[in-house]
Amino acid sequence: MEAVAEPRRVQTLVDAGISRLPSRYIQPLELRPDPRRCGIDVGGIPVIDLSLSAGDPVPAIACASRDWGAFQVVNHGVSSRLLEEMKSVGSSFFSSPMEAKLRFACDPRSPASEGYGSRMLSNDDGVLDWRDYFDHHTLPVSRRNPSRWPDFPTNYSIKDTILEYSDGIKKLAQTLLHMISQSVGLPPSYIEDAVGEVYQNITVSYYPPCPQPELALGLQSHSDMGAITLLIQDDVPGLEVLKDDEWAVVHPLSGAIVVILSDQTEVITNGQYKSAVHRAIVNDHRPRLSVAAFYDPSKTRKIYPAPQLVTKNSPRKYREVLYGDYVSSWYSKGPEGKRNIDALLI
Ligand SMILES: O=C(O)CCC(=O)C(=O)O
Ligand SMILES: [Fe+2]
Repeated sequence: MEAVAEPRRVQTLVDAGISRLPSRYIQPLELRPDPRRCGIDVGGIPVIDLSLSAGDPVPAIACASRDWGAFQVVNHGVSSRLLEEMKSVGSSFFSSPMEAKLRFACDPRSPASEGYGSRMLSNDDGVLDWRDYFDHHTLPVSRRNPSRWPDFPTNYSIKDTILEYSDGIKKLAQTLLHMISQSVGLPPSYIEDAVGEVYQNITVSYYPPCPQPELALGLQSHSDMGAITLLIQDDVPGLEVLKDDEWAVVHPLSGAIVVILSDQTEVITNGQYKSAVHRAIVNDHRPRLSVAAFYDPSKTRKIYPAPQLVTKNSPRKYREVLYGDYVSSWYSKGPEGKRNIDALLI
């Protein structure tokens, strides 16, 4: 076996048949998942029906955004066929031979580089996540280079699926941002306009079974840095959202899409809505797969609280930030909870 200190794919460790968790993956006591809570249903994030016959979803979105910063949507207009196909192409990549996957390795020295990787931070000497991923740069179209995306298996086209998914999920993200803007009394297109041209990344995360899941995290606690994240997961639980200092499981719900409010939406709404702190836990018997589509501003965009939401009773809470500076700071400090957005507090 290679030395464990080398950056490597988590799947390689599992394929080598390790029975104890290597030290680089052992979380400090206070960050480990609480074994007493395993299997206890503490209730989940709200589920909101977007079908016309269900009535106006905006009031429910307002409550969920204020209380949780996250919710699930059903009858959202993205076909179940496309959701299943997206998970299926993601899963077929991770079940391909390591040698084939490594042809698409990301650049380990640059943060958020496209391709197959394992580490969130490029120069991180902290505890590692029990996760491998494939990150696709999908929007704007000028960033798209499908030759960097896998071309196997050949029985269906991964590239066509990603392109269709990118388009469908972008439209849904915009619809949701309209509803979120309306729900705080802003014009529907306010957050979309404030974000400007959308930068979309689609990340497929794969969490192999872990020999000592009670000591590890699939993905450490963080809030997402952009405007909004839309996530789908397979039927293996693992995603958790922090609410009132308790971790709540986001129950897998067939056909649903998980909506996670991210840091720039918190800034634009002047803190009326908080970005959701979330993490992924792992288990020792089943791999888990999720697909996250991030809807982010361009690095040259300045983000600041909507002036309409700054009043005498609700003074301005955040400094203006150039999104590119926010991203650099996030990658240099690491995510750890919400310390990045807290640094913008006035
Ligand atoms: O796998 C999950 O459920 C969470 C993924 C996530 O939070 C992320 O990629 O930012
Ligand atoms: Fe996330």
